Amino acid sequence: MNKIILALDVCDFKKAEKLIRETSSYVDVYKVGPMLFLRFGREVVKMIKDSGKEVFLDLKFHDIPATVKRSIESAKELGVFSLTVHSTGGEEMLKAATSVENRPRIWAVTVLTSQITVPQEVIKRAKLAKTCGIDGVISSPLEIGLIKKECGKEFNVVTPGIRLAKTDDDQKRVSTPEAAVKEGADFIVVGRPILEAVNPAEAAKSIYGSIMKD
Ligand SMILES: O=C(O)c1cc(=O)[nH]c(=O)n1[C@@H]1O[C@H](COP(=O)(O)O)[C@@H](O)[C@H]1O
Repeated sequence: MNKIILALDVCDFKKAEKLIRETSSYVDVYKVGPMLFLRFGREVVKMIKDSGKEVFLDLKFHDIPATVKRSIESAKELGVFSLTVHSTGGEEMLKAATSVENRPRIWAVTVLTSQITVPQEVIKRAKLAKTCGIDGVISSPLEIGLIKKECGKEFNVVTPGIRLAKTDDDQKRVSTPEAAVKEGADFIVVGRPILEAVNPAEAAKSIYGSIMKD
């Protein structure tokens, strides 16, 4: 499976459809977050799956264990490939999440890439997630190597905060696609570098080319 996850951070169904058409040669997994899901829910998940692609449902669950467990059961019914929880929900919540049988892949957010932190905090949360049976973490490109070293190769590291050049926006811990993949990222989550490009298809193609070099 291709390592690029395109974040469909748009509020328009037709725009999402167009982005998938334009980037489908370079992207296998599309991320649906609250802005799209709250408007189009099942309809958008079905559209992506009907295009032969996988859905990463990024609703970042963070609640009491029973509620998170039932939310994941609902996500499973949708047939999504992966979903997110917050690692700060704690051990009991993470274990409730992973207790769902035949569930989608669960990735735990360590520390948001818009926040500044120390690597030790990220590792602490990644290790807790792993102990609870979580499949991997969402982490900045700066901690990939350390997480792989501490949690093992099989533990997924999914990396947003991908930038092609220095930008002045909300992302604080960033890196290029090449560097993130070289460090060992299983997936890179890319939004604005593709969504806001003059030609999204060209941007996706260029990122794809840059990470397929090695
Ligand atoms: O869970 C995420 O996907 C996520 C976690 C995180 O720490 N940082 C982060 O940026 N993301 C998501 O990754 C995407 C990054 O988008 P861009 O900054 O536009 O490339 C957005 O959809 C964010 O919601």
